[in-house]
Amino acid sequence: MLNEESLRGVMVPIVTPFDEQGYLDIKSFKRLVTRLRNSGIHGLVVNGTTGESPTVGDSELERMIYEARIILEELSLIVGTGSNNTAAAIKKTARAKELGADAALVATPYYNRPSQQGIVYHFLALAETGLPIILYDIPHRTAATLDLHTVKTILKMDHVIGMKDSTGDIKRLFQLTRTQSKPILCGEDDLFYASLCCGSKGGILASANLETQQFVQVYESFRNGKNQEAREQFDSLTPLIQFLFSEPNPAPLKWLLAQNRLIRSDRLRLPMTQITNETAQKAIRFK
Ligand SMILES: O=C(O)C1=N[C@H](C(=O)O)C[C@H](O)C1
Repeated sequence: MLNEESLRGVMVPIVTPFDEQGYLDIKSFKRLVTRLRNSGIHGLVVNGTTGESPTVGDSELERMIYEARIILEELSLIVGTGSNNTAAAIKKTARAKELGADAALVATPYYNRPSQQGIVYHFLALAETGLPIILYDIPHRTAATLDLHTVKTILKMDHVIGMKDSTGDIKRLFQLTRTQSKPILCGEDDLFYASLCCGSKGGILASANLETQQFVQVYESFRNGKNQEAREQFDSLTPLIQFLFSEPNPAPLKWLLAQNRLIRSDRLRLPMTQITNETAQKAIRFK
């Protein structure tokens, strides 16, 4: 299982491939997991935002955890188990643990807009699952804003091993890395290098589904004190990152993965839609 010392490096939130009819394409999933495992990543995230978690069914998720666990062997497996229903989050997290997950990535409860105290209780309640928890702060998707005090309160909980910061607020990230002993991970791809400079311990980065080794190199160069090299490696990735977030993630990512024959189809489940022809035209250079 993961802990606050081992939670670091480049972790990839894998896409959930669907076939043309919209069914889970487990063959593509297994192939992609194998490719990522062989690319030097430090961990894999199944059922993240990039994995289209809102439209993945329980049995589909169980199948993906089961298959990923086998392929990854000792490599860390993190599963997205967030919900705006605390009881459902507990159930999902406990099931992920049974199937061999090393930690759960739990987004703050969305839509019902709980109080700061309610959010604290939500994370406290997850202790009973026995699985290490990573707090996932992504306010532009959840519409749940975490006060700094709330973040610090949650990070103090024994079962919470760290945090993924997708606020895009580098000042806040810097404040957290300076005051908190638990790892803060970057969840905003275009800030990955900057976050390392500010003390993050790595990132959970959708873009690293592609050019995986290059993202790992940025992390390794930085860790080895080769800052200039890390910066240059990261700079060469920024046009790709910009393209991948030019429409809602993971639509551009699925399109490029399909174009590169890494998955069989760029199909998403509604309400997510495939990229427009105009966006596809801009992406020809990445093929
Ligand atoms: O799935 C994830 O984890 C990520 N999702 C973010 C998003 O889609 O908003 C982006 C980040 O790269 C990781």
